[in-house]
Amino acid sequence: MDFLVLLVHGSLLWAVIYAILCCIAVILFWELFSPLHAFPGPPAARFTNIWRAMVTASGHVDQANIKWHRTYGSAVRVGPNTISINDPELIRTIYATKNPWPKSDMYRTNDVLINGVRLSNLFNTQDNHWHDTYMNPIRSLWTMTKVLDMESLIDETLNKFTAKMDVKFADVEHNCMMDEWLGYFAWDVMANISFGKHYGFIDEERDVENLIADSTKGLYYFAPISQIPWLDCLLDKNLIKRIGPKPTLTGVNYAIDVVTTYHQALGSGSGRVEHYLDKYVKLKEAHPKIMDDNQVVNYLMLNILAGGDTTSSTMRAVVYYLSKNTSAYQKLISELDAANFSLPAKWRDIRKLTYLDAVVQEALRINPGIAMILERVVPQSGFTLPDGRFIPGGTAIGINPAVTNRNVDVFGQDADHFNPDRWLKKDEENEEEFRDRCRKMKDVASFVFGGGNRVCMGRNLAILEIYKLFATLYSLFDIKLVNNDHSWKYHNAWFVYQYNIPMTVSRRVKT
Ligand code: HEM
Repeated sequence: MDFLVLLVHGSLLWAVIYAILCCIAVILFWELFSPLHAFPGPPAARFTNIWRAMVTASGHVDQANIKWHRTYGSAVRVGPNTISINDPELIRTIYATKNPWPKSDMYRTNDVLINGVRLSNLFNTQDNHWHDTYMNPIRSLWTMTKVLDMESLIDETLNKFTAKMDVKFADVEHNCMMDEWLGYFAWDVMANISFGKHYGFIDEERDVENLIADSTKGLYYFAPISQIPWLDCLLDKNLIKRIGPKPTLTGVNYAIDVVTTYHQALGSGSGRVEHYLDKYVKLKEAHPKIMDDNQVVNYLMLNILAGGDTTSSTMRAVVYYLSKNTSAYQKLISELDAANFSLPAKWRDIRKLTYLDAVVQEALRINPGIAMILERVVPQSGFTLPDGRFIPGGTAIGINPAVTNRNVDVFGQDADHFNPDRWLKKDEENEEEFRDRCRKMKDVASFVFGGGNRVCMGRNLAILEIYKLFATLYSLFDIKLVNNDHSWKYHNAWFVYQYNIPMTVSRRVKT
């Protein structure tokens, strides 16, 4: 009997060992003849995406990505079928406006499953034709001129925010967790311009209905799982029992509620300026074939989920780095005081402020709000890199803005440091040299908003909001880290979330 058990167990063991050896042999064979074999990269990445997913789950894949490029050069194999690029010249090719390369499967993880039906959106769709059909009606609503129609709505939120800073922190000298408050501000701005009502984060001083927390959970899931997209079919998109957070569901449900309430109230009818929901609903007349309430929800959901965390990430970088850089802080304050504008700051008064611009550009550069590889798929004909290496069609390829933004050829040897002065003319430069250097930096740094046909829809709004916030805030308050040696924590989950930024807020006396 014992002998029989041994025999069965023994053969089972051998079968398992045999199966594992076969798998290893297939993987080795596959790798040896892979057309990407010659591309250098971290050894584990040649064989599996699991490794990259684990690095991503750690929350610092941007740092790893920068290190890989400094070790392995401008084209790094970061997965069996994935190449990361650090060549600013290729931004316009990989992220083209005409004949754009499609987004890779990583974006499918961001689909939402409603009643068993998988729904894509304008941000994540891989179908560029579908994207253009639905983006075309709303593209013109997001130019700076159109976004400026919303300025008074941003001012409403800004007034709420500065009033809270006053009574809750400046008056009573309580420390302010600026990471949370900037999140409340950015999300409430998005709500007010999107449907004319605040979520209530600033008023209630908390994450009402857990909208921010749920959205964050979704991104914490999306970032690592998107590196192994098929895994999402077993987890979130599994039709039997869904496992894990429901990536964009809270946002979609919120948008559905907002549109339903809007119709019940027969439009806003408030006599205030039109918000985006008003504008989207009106599109139904001009585009009856493609516009219905589901599409309005789809559009609105983008505002809800894409606008808050990205913008607040940049805002946190501004307050954090400025507090650590006294000289930059002083230059900004002096510029704001000299400009002597009314508050809340109006775009027309602040848009030409050189140092404010330098600070915002630098915060976006050193801390891109999205800091993972924006993956695309190489067209079937393949692609030859400028150095002659060939990448076959079907390969996932992309650039992480966190990598190109630290490119020393473009930004200089101090590329890892926050230095707004790099955006100013140096004494030894003539005008033409300065213009050239600046254009080069801007071409690369503007990739924080993506590029080509899939460039960020809300970039003008983000810039407007950030400029107005800091021109107003630093005119009114001194804002400093409680302890200047303190370091924030951050977690890069596609959006970069920074935590633990305790600051003091005190009223300023103009110099
Ligand atoms: C500083 C703030 C922001 C940053 C850094 C940022 C960054 C980006 C990036 C990098 C992309 C391209 C993603 C890709 O190619 O996969 C993108 C796309 C997008 N962003 Fe933003 N974004 C910001 C603010 C906003 C705001 C305020 C909105 C609100 C409307 C928004 C809405 C979108 C949408 C809808 C897309 C998809 C566009 C498309 O595929 O056509 N973003 N953003």
